[in-house]
Amino acid sequence: MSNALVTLSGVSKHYGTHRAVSVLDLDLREGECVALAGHNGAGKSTLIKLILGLIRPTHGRVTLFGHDAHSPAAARLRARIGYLPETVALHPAMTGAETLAFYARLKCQPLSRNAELLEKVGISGAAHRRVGGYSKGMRQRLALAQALLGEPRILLFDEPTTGLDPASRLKFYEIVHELRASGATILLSTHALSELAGHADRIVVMKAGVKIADGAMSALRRDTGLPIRINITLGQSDTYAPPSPAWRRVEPGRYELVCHESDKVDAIRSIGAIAAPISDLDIQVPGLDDIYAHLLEREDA
Ligand SMILES: Nc1ncnc2c1ncn2[C@@H]1O[C@H](COP(=O)(O)OP(=O)(O)OP(=O)(O)O)[C@@H](O)[C@H]1O
Repeated sequence: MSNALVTLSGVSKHYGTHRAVSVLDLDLREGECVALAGHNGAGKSTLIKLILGLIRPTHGRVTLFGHDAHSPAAARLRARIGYLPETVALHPAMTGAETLAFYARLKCQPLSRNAELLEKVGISGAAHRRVGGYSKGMRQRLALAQALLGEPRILLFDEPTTGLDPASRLKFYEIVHELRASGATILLSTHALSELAGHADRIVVMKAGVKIADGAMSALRRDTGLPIRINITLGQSDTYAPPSPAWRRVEPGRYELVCHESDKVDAIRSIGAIAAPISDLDIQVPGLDDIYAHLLEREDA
């Protein structure tokens, strides 16, 4: 039996003649963190709004916890979803604490855990200051706190780290880590792909409303066939011959082996058989940015 909390089956969303999302199938399974990547206008926010039930699909079906997204049952279960929108409009005259209390009342949640939430996102010191005086990063943190109200089982984050400084980004991914550990399901749309390594179980790539890739990072790396480069430095000078013909000399004493994901383990094992002393070793695997760029180029070809 599928443990999908969210399912999109053959979902399309058209605005007039424009296809914002085209015939998309997607499952979000319990406890997974899925990254949603795509250029501006690829359909990421539209997809999130479809899951939230804010807009209806032109074709296809969206289900939440097994219920049609527009059924009364899904409306009740929507309280179990936390949403951080791409652009957050917060009232400048309200303090952080008042803002969170406002959202807690809207979500029919007790106020008792608000102080803890403000602490968690790192703005408890500014809780009684007006939001109008907050920096962009502080407003984003407050918006994150409202998304976390009521311990949601599904979190939808639309470009959550935009405008955050590096320390705040780290803090955000710490929270993602905790949410994952507590079994929450996360969908996170982003342009900052390089940040996601180690955080996302799966990457979904969209282009012009169409899903063009969906898989674990290692599977996408295998699929793209992008090379892995292993560099070794032998001894202190160029006195050693290449370990085998597979290694290319890049500079005196430094050799490079290029292999594919499927040969990576064998290639690393072969390093153990090199008799000459190895003074340095460097393995460059394609990052998410490389994989993403390759997938988009492949679609264009
Ligand atoms: N309400 C709307 N009316 C008309 N067109 C819309 C509407 N909402 C979105 N679109 C169009 O649908 C397409 C997908 O938009 P969407 O906001 O989902 O993209 P996105 O991937 O989230 O982009 P970004 O990274 O810039 O936020 C865009 O071409 C956009 O102009």
